[in-house]
Amino acid sequence: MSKLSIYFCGSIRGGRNDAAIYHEIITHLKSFGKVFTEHVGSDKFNEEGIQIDDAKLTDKQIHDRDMSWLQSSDVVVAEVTTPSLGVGYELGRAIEMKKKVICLFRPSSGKRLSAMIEGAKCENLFQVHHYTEVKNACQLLTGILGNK
Ligand SMILES: O=c1[nH]c(=O)n([C@H]2C[C@H](O)[C@@H](COP(=O)(O)O)O2)cc1CO
Repeated sequence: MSKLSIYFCGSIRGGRNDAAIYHEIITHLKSFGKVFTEHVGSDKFNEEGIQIDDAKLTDKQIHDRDMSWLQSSDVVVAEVTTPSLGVGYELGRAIEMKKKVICLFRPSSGKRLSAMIEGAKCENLFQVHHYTEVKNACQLLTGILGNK
């Protein structure tokens, strides 16, 4: 199995309610290769609510770094339960770059996933999976990425 370059998307400024879930998914993803955006699962934030690893960067530097990581990635995994403009933007750009995208959504949150994500499903290239427990989401990722 070759090592993958993985771009993980999860809400930052959109709200950090699911940060522990991102962390668990990222930890699992690391068994398949490199995760560029490990900081998305970090619990290190400064007093202004800015993610510590990115606090010294301008918004332009964050955007340009992330777009270059996205371009270099083999696969994009997004936890989309907490709505985030940044994640929506990343997914749109990933589609444009013809990346394989796997979206994970928890209906038990009571939220309804945007039609622009649910409706973007396109066979293997843009997948949207509903899950309950994080361990099920991780099993699903193993099934998809394990034999890549
Ligand atoms: O500090 C940051 N660092 C960073 O890498 N991002 C990227 C990665 C996340 O998948 C996504 C989150 O977007 P948002 O902050 O709009 O929720 O944007 C976003 C921010 C803050 O917008």
